[in-house]
Amino acid sequence: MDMKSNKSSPVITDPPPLDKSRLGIRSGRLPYSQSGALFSSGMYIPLPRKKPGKLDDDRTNGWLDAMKSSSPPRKKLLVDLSFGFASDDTDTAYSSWMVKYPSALNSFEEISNFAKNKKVVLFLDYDGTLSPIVDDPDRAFMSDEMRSSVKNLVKYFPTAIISGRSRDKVYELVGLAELYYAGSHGMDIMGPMHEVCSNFCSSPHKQDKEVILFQPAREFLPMIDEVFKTLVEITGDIKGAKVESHKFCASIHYRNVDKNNWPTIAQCVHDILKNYPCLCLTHGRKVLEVRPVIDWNKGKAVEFLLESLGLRNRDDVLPIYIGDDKTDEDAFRVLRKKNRGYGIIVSSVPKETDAFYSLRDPSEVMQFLESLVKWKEQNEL
Ligand SMILES: O=P(O)(O)OC[C@H]1O[C@H](O[C@H]2O[C@H](CO)[C@@H](O)[C@H](O)[C@H]2O)[C@H](O)[C@@H](O)[C@@H]1O
Repeated sequence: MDMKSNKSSPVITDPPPLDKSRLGIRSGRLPYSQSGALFSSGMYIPLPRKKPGKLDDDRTNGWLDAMKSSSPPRKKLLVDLSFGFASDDTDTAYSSWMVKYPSALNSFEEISNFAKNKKVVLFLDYDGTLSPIVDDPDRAFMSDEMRSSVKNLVKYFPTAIISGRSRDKVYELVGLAELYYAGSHGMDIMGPMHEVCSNFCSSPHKQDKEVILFQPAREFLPMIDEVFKTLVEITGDIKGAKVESHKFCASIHYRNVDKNNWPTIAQCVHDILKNYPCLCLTHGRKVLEVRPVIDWNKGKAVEFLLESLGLRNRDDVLPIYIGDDKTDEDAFRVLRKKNRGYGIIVSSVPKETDAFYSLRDPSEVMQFLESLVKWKEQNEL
């Protein structure tokens, strides 16, 4: 494993090795090298069991800043994004922002014209995209209407759900066997359970009933599990804090934690992570996420899936990725590079993004998916 130290954390450029036989993966299916030195279990470091103290360095303060900015007040957003005015008029600011990131609904004709004679592939984030953001992560259900829209979509377009949640959890929430699922921010990829439908005709794997699986962070499982258990223990006394295990990563939610206790959360996570140089922290919507520092993210998962479907780097393929969170930006960047496809950000407030288009909320996402199906049905006649 090639580890490069940067200022804040080491970066591992090769994913750890994978036991392909145990996963039932044929090597021909794997576009990325999975070679690399074995991740040593001897790297596990004893954990601090002490209760968190005072914020003790710049890094923790940096996290705290990121936590505070994970949902800035609307007024602050307007000023920060420098639209030339600091206004309370969120509609005006949103309209200005939409000049740069037009509504994918209003631009549907433009999108469908570009998609003509191309194979459209859909990548969908889950939380905040297919389901509305709610206080309790265990109750982030998608509506039956959304589920049936996604089910219709899959009849015509190869579709993958790419989520920060564990693959099992997101599969349970979505409940559709005919999709690809990439859980743990793309670190756990699974293909449709049954024979692929006719949309996958161009794939050399047509008729293949084998489930594609890719788990580049498999060697980190015991470490993540250990850290998850410690996080549960150490945050147990912080009212509102919730720790979730996502198999290859762990989340610490602070949405329901009093703001005065946010520094304690940051300190807890810092105390633990400083002993694990192979793990790093990313930020989501009122959530801190601990994950292996392998060079893998939602963007890489998109590339992997396109390659697996035989659809990567093809002029006749149009990938569309819809997501709402910072972790989705990796995928937006992959698509923006060389104009490979369209990223669509789901946001009702202006945000810095590498997406091309925008949608306000999950209900607009549903309308967009339905428009794609309608367009396809009309073009099939
Ligand atoms: O990649 P995603 O599918 O968007 O998953 C990202 C995180 O989503 C969940 O948390 C977010 O949604 C919750 C339910 O609406 C909300 O309570 C929380 O504040 C949000 O951060 C999930 O619970 C996280 O573990 C995922 O990492």
